[in-house]
Amino acid sequence: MTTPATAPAAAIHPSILNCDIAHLAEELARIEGADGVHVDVMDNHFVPNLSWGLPVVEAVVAHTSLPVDAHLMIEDPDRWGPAYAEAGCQIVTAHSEALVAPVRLARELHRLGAGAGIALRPSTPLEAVEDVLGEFDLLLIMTVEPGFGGQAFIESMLPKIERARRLVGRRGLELRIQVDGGISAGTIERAAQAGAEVFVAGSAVYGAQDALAAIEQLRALARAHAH
Ligand SMILES: O=C(CO)[C@H](O)[C@H](O)COP(=O)(O)O
Ligand SMILES: [Co+2]
Repeated sequence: MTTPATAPAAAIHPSILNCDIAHLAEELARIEGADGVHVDVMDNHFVPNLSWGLPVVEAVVAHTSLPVDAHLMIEDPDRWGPAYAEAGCQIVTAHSEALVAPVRLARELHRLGAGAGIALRPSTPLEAVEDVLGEFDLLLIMTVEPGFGGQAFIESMLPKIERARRLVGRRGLELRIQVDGGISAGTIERAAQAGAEVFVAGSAVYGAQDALAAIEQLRALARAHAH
């Protein structure tokens, strides 16, 4: 995976959750120029919604030149996570609330050549993952309740992002902070200011007439407020 030293300070990863899935290849072509593609896998158990699984993720990998970032909102990510690395995802992120053996999964993902991410629901405190962060490449701080696109950014997550940024600095961790949910031109500056570096944006990109222009605008706003 891209190392923090070479990764852009403000990376935009459009989420394809609400794209036109019947025209997946064309929808992926619209975002060539982003820094990655965020693919939301939902199982209707960990979250009350069902999206897609491995076959669709394999199709995404096959039809984009961008790094694929898989966000697993599923039960038993310990079991299913490695298959997403084998499918060619650059980074596989599992929810801390569902993980049984986070360190083991992170090491397995690394062995398979992928980066490892760990995600927090809005109600899960940073302390829940503090001890294992050294094993991970990405910390995903959810800024909406996982399950659906198009929700409003939860402002009260900003102090959590700030604390995560301070923790990363204090411990000298090689860990990027990703935010996901409600990221738009109206919210990205505050998330960047708080210390996020990788921004997932679904509606703000796919809801725009010109997806690339939306990506560029988001990136410029994030860069202007980057740490
Ligand atoms: O993980 C997610 C939902 O659980 C999605 O990545 C997220 O909601 C993106 O959509 P939007 O930018 O519209 O909020
Ligand atoms: Co997501």
